Amino acid sequence: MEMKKITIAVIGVGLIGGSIALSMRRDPNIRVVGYDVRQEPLDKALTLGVIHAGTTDLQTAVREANVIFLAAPVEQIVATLQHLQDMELQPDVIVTDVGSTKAGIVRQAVEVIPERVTFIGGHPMAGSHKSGVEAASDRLLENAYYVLTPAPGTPPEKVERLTELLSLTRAKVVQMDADTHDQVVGAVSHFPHVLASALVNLVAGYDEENGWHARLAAGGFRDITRIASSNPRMWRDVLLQNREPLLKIAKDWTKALEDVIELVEEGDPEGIERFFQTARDFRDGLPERKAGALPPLNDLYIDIPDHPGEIGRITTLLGAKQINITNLQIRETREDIYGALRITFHSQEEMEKGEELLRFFDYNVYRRS
Ligand SMILES: NC(=O)c1ccc[n+]([C@@H]2O[C@H](COP(=O)([O-])OP(=O)(O)OC[C@H]3O[C@@H](n4cnc5c(N)ncnc54)[C@H](O)[C@@H]3O)[C@@H](O)[C@H]2O)c1
Ligand SMILES: O=C(O)C(=O)C[C@]1(C(=O)O)C=C[C@@H](O)C=C1
Repeated sequence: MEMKKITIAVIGVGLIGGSIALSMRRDPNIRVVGYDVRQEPLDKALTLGVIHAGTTDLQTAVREANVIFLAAPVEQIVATLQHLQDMELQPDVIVTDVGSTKAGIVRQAVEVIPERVTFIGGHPMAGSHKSGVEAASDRLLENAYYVLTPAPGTPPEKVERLTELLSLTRAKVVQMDADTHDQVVGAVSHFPHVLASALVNLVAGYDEENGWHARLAAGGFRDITRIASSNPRMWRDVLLQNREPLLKIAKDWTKALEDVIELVEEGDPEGIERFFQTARDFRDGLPERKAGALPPLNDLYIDIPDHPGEIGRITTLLGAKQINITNLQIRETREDIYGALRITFHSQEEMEKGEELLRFFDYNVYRRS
């Protein structure tokens, strides 16, 4: 990275925006400004040390930015591109996004983004069923593929600059065209989310008739349906943005299911075993993503009013209940009257007790999971 100070704007400070922000903060020459339509994620992000400054005014967030990451749900990324066309921006700004779909976003960017602005579509292939900035981590994208979809006319030096910046996420940057991305990711990510939710809804219906379904749902059901706990609003937008590839995959899926049904109807043991064997061979051959092992965090982040005695009050409360702490740190990134206190507890159990106690005394307490 060059030594020059740069400003990054993150538009949508949730799971992915927060994780990008945390990765960018690895470089002390980078200042991260967060924008969100809601104040709450900005407050949390400041408390958690995810951003240096936060605003609910888009123009304020983007004015100084050298790179803008659009990290809202995909329909909102499309809408934001529209707003950006009327905004005051840095002359060499790069606008990129992290949306799970690409063709519609890239098309919108070509239509509305002024020529002086470079737009490069992006999608990190890592995430979680959790949402919100509390779940953000500077290691979320580590070793994951990060797809960039530059349009044919995009200046290569800008793609290079963004790629260099993204090295802070420790993801592996690759390039492909937006349509190929939507086809492939439709099959390996979007459609599996549809299937997981459809299966859960099916079983939920059975469970109304017979409550043993939920109780007996063990490893298999839980493994295949974890992603049904994902953010419904995000996935609504993904399906609306990637309709054509998904409808084609759904047709292929219907055919694949019919083939299995036929094997079962015919009572064909070899065919059924071959079906499972073929799937197992491909599944077992998937390249492993060696995600960094995340040590358990016993940290709580607390908003504290900036007046003397506040830290003493908190440590007295914890001490009175024999809750052991191993570290205290004041984070000085906040730009308003509140400070952010990070407390590291001796154990997970003590952290949970501390959390309950401080909430009881009306403190705003957050965890970074
Ligand atoms: N969750 C994943 O696993 C994953 C992985 C890769 C990419 N993505 C993509 O990342 C984007 C964000 O997903 P997430 O999981 O971080 O969601 P999230 O719900 O954790 O965060 C989204 C944030 O965007 C904010 N927001 C909503 N509308 C906005 C607007 N118009 N302008 C600015 N902010 C707005 C919300 O208030 C929220 O804080 C989506 O486009 C999603 O497709 C998600
Ligand atoms: O791990 C999960 O929970 C995810 O759903 C992550 C996942 C995926 O399907 O793999 C979800 C959406 C993305 O855009 C990229 C990654």
